[in-house]
Amino acid sequence: MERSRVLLEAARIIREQREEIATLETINNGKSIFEARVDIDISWQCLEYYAGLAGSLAGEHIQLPGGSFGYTRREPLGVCAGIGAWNYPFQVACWKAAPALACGNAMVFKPSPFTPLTVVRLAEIFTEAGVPKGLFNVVQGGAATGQFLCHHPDVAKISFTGSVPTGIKIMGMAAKGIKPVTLELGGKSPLIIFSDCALENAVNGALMANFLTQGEVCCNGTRVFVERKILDVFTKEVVKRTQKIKIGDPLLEDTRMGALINRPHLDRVQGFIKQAKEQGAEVLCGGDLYVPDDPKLKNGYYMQPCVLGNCTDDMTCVKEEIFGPVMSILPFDTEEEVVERANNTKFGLAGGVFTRDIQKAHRVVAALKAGMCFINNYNISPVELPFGGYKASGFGRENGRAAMEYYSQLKTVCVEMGDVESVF
Ligand SMILES: NC(=O)c1ccc[n+]([C@@H]2O[C@H](COP(=O)([O-])OP(=O)(O)OC[C@H]3O[C@@H](n4cnc5c(N)ncnc54)[C@H](O)[C@@H]3O)[C@@H](O)[C@H]2O)c1
Ligand SMILES: O=CCc1c[nH]cn1
Repeated sequence: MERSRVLLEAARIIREQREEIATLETINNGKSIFEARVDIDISWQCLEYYAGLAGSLAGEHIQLPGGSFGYTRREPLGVCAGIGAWNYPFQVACWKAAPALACGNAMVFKPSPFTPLTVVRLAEIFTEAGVPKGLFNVVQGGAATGQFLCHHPDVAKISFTGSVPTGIKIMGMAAKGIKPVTLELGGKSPLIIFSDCALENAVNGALMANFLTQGEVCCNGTRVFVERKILDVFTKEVVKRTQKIKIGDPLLEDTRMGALINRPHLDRVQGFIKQAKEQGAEVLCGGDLYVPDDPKLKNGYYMQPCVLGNCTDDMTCVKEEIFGPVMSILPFDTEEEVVERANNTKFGLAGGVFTRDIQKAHRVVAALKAGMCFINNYNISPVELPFGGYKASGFGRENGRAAMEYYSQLKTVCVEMGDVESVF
């Protein structure tokens, strides 16, 4: 309950400073202030949620023959290292810190060197809220700092959010120290639009699945499978809406798409579009750099959100995570076919389905090999729901009750009430 009170106080401070933290996050990452506010809201909700769970940590009593019994204790792991990606800097830190602290651990958090700012603010807030000195710590740096944390003998657990190649290295380092890991990695998730969907919702869902945070979202539904009967009408509407997305200064109220994280990443995203064209995809809209009118912003890393048509499953843009505002549209004819194609990927982070047929919706999500599935919506993040991947998208879960399992360990105590019977 003491931990709970501190987390609630931290959540209150975040709520109170929402505007300031959101502005800092926009400067940190380049996402629109509109979205940064949502990120901050999800962050304080996460702290409140784990504040609620902190007092519920409990083991169980197990009766044994002859009056003997056993019980289990759920204990903290110790010092947990959190290593974060740059797309949701404050939120990723909260998703890791809240369950870690609720379970009684300490955390050393390393943000991405591209977004060093807001997690420092989080550390200040924790201190102000009453988190004891040294319990939540921030270290800045890149790969070398991350490696140091992973190898450090006092680090008991590593929770990593980032790319698959780095995740493989993290798992290797953790293996050397026999440390548990949570890996929240990349994806290439399918979004399946059946012809019996509510079209406007499906179009909204496809935009939400692709263009939040400049498309730099791990669980994005970038492979948009559309039943052929509605391909033209759906595509036309998606293109029309995509062209209307307001790009530019992320601190302006009406901006909905800000700047990508850095020049090399922008070049990489553009490279995927160039390659898609070479492989036969058709750019239905966007894909070019965007130069805002404001001369201060003319060297910013802006691009027009892109919709690709005429895509096939073997194209690089359909197989690889682009992590930018690029949607690939793929027609399909039958449920059986689309499920097989949707699952034909090394990733398994998320998936979505739009249909009015409730049986079909549940049948399809049950068949999807993905950790986070949406029916008739996409990319909403209620903190009550566990989040994490299948296959190369990682393992372990953040959010929900499930995360408590990943920040605690179970001790079993066996209690003898009779005499010891020796076999010797
Ligand atoms: N599943 C999720 O919840 C989730 C959420 C956000 C982002 N992501 C994924 O993150 C990727 C984009 O983020 P990124 O470019 O920051 O990823 P990244 O793997 O390059 O870096 C992530 C973090 O790991 C650190 N790092 C890099 N090399 C390291 C090493 N050898 N040892 C230890 N730490 C190291 C970085 O400094 C950074 O803090 C995408 O693939 C995206 O899908 C996943
Ligand atoms: O980027 C992937 C989803 C997410 C949102 N916040 C943390 N992870």
